[in-house]
Amino acid sequence: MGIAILSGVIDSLDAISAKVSNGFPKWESHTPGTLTPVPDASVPSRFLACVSREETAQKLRKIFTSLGGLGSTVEILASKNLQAVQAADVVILCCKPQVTYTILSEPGIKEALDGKLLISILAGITLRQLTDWVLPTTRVVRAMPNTPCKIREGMTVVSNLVPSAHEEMDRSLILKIFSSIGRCRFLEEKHFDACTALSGSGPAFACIFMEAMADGGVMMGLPRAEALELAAQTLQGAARMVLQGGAHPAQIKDSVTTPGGCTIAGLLALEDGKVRSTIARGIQIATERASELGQPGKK
Ligand SMILES: NC(=O)C1=CN([C@@H]2O[C@H](COP(=O)(O)OP(=O)(O)OC[C@H]3O[C@@H](n4cnc5c(N)ncnc54)[C@H](OP(=O)(O)O)[C@@H]3O)[C@@H](O)[C@H]2O)C=CC1
Ligand SMILES: O=C(O)[C@@H]1CCC=N1
Repeated sequence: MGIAILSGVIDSLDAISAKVSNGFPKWESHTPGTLTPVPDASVPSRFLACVSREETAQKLRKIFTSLGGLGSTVEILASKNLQAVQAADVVILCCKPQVTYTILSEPGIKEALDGKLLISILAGITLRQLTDWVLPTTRVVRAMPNTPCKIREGMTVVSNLVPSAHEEMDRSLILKIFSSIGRCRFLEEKHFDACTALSGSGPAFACIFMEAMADGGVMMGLPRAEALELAAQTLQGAARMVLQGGAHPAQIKDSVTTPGGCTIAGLLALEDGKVRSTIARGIQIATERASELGQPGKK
């Protein structure tokens, strides 16, 4: 998920940089034969990504180098969390919920986070837990993004900010990061487990539906690649009619459904299979599981 966020942010910054310089990114040479982007004070210019294993670090170096632009400037550090947190202004925590405490209790980390903004994308770990593990001067927020952030089509929910002298600056920074990689909205923390299930896990649920639609097409003789293209573009089109066109899903469904036609025949077969309650219960169960993640006594 860290890769999705960082590559989306980098893609967005590279796009801005290209626009600012009339179609060509601005580059400068520090050492002979090497070009690096000209720094712009209004946007983040240095990125440090931490992992635990050198093997993962090598994989990430390949990924970010292949992105080009700012991607080639990302520094990947293995087992050097303290060094990275000390150098950072903003820290995005993207580890598994179960290792959060281990990381935050590494010697020096608390002090290194002093006065900084800590954004946690971890499912299940509450603000109460996080604030207990850092100094009172660290500003902690929760964010729940999803994998489409990678292509800047993400949905991120951020917990409401606590009133403070930094509130407006933090809000603007958070919006800058997460709006650059999709939609971003603030909500009360009590909704986080549901958001984790609906939009965090949602790409997996949507893809099950997409795959099943394509399978149906294949069953009826369509070639696999075309069936998948039809299913994906149809879901994207319907989603855009809701998000951009302001239509209600029921309105879209009704407008497709010709009396006595094939759509109603298909809809009734889906309803016989309890499609709606099955999908809604999936979100319910995922929400319940999200609330257990990172909690004492739960795996
Ligand atoms: N996947 C998703 O769609 C979403 C995930 N999330 C949340 O994001 C978090 C990460 O999930 P996901 O990306 O799937 O998990 P991954 O296992 O893919 O990534 C976890 C990363 O944490 C690193 N890590 C583990 N231990 C340490 C450590 N001690 N110090 C530094 N880095 C460490 C790992 O590095 P290494 O491999 O070297 O150990 C790895 O790069 C979870 O908390 C999840 O709840 C939130 C929204 C959506
Ligand atoms: O499955 C998980 O636990 C994470 C959280 C949301 C999406 N993936």
